[in-house]
Amino acid sequence: MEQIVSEALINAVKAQEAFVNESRKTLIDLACQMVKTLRQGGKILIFGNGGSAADAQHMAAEFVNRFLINRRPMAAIALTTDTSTITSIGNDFSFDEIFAKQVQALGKPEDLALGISTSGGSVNVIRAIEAAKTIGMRTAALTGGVTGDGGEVGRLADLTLNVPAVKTQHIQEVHLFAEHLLCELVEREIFGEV
Ligand SMILES: O=C(CO)[C@@H](O)[C@H](O)[C@H](O)[C@H](O)COP(=O)(O)O
Ligand SMILES: [Zn+2]
Repeated sequence: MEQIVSEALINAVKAQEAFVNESRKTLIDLACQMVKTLRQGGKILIFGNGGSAADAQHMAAEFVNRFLINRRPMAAIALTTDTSTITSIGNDFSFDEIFAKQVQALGKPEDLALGISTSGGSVNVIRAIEAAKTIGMRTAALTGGVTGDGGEVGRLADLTLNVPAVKTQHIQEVHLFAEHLLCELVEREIFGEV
């Protein structure tokens, strides 16, 4: 057990360090795109599977409610929460369409789609980014894997933050770090220094 704990710590720190070194500029670019979206009256649509579905909800809650300061709500929606919509699309069409159909229903050209996939290969995330691009939305992705390009999700999105790690758990840990940082950057930029 000792060894598992030590290895987990080393791998988690390594993943975080590699991400910050590689993605500092893209992280800031994405925060700027989010700021632009919100200032133009657009909204941020966030989606992913499993732990990334939880991330989508976590992030939307920070935007809508608060992160570091009490301020007016910012427009963000997680596409992972409406079980009626998700089960009807999954049941009548395909699980691959559960996010794409919601993007088609809710997305406007001034909005930003943020897909989260540790493998970069989840078809429902790929389809949703494709749907967002068809609408003319800004698109972004949080991905993982050592190929560097974030798989098909990463290649499709306009801006990709890829975590160069192998283990899903560490990719997810760094995703949460990036998500919180994005909330902080956007909140500070729109509402001033806090
Ligand atoms: O949280 C975890 C693993 O830590 C899982 O629930 C994981 O998110 C699920 O297997 C997802 O379906 C993986 O999808 P993706 O990140 O490859 O797009
Ligand atoms: Zn997990």
